[in-house]
Amino acid sequence: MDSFKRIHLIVMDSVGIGEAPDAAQFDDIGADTLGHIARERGGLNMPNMARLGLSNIRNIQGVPEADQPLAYYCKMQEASSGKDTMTGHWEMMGLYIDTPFRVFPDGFPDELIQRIEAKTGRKVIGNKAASGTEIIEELGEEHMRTGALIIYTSADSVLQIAAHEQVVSLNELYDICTFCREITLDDPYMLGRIIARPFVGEPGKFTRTPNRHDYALKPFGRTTMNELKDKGYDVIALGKISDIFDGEGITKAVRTVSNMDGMDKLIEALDEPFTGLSFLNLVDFDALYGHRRDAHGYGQALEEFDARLPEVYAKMTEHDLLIITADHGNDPTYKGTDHTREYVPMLAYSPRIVAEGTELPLRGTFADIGATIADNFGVAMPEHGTSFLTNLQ
Ligand SMILES: O=P(O)(O)O[C@H]1O[C@H](CO)[C@@H](O)[C@H]1O
Ligand SMILES: [Mn+2]
Ligand SMILES: [Mn+2]
Repeated sequence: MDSFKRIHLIVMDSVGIGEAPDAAQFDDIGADTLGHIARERGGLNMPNMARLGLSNIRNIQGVPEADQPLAYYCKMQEASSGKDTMTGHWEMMGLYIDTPFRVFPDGFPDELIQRIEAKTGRKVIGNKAASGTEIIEELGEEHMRTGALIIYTSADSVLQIAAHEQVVSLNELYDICTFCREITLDDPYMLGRIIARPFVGEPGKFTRTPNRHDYALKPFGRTTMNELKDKGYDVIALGKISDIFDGEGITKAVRTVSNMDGMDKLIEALDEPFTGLSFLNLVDFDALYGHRRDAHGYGQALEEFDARLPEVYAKMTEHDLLIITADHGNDPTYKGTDHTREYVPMLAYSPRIVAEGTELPLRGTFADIGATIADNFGVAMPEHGTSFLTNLQ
C-alpha cells in the first residue's frame, strides 16, 4: 500500500468513552464522558461520527451503529500514569510519563509562594485547588482592590495565575509566569504547566479572556514529531498543540480561539499542499464544558463538531488519513471538576478505504498512533507503540 501523504490528527480534548481498567487508582470508577453526556441530553445527534463508527466502538445513546462504518475504530487505553493533557498527547507521540508530574492538591509550599511574592512585589492569594471560574468569583474583588495574584491549582500538575487585565497588564502577567516557569522546571516542583489566566469584567460578572497562555515543560525525549521534522516533513500544530509540546517537533504553529476556529484552521491547512502531519487539539470540550461540569453545553459542542466533518472530508483525497481521538476523559456528570481516567475512542478514516472499516484490537497505549504515523512516513519508530498501518487496508 502506498503511504499516506498527509495524516490529520484531531484530539477532541477530554472526550473519553468510559472508565479505564485502572480507573480505581484515579478515583474515577464509573466515569463515562460520552455515555453520560448522551444520557443527559436524551441522545446525541452526531450523524457523521455515527457513519464513521462511533457507536460501533460502544453504543452511545442516539448515535446509531453503522452497518458499514467508514472508519477503522477501537478504544485506546492510556499506559502512562497520569490523566492530564500533556501526558495524553506526549503518549500519543510515543513518550511515556512513568513518574507523574508533581501535583499540589493542598496548595504550593510557602517557600515557592514567598519567592513569587519577593520577585513580583505582589501578595499571593488563593493557593489551593479550585475551579478557575469559581476562584475569580471568590477572590476577584480582593485581587482588584489589593493587586494580589490569584494562584490556584487542580488535580493536574499546574500552577495557574489569574489576574484582571486592568490590574496586572498582560505583559506583566506573562513575565510573572515566565519567572514561575523557570523556578519550577525541576524537583521538588517539576510542574507540568504554568498557566496565565487573565480575566476582565466586574465583581459578579468576570469573564476569562482568550489571552490564556501555557508554559509547558519540554517533552522528556524525542517524539514522532521530532522525527518527522528532522526528516523534512511538515508538522502543523493547530490550537494548543504547540504549547503542549513547547514548540518541539513543529514546523508551523497556528493558534485558535475556539473549537470552531480550530476546525476552520484545519480546513485551511487541508488547502495547503503539505506533506506530513497536521495535529489539532479542540480544547473547548474540556475547558468550557468538562471542567465546568456542563453536560448540556458539552453535548452541543460535540454536535457542532460533528456537523463540520463533511467539510473536512470534502478536502481529503485518497492520500489523506484522518484520525480522531482524545487525550483523557472529563465526565461533566462526575464529582469534582477534574479529568477522569477513561478509554478514548479512535477512528481512522480515509477516502482510500473503499470497503467498510472494521474494528481494530483494543490499543493498550495511545502511542500506537505515533507508531502508525512514524511507520507511514518511514521515520524512526518511537520508543513505545505498535503501528496499525497495515490494518488500514
Ligand atoms: O478550572 P480551570 O481554570 O479551567 O482549570 C482547568 O484547566 C487546567 C489546565 O487545562 C486544568 O488543570 C484545570 O485546572
Ligand atoms: Mn486535555
Ligand atoms: Mn483539562
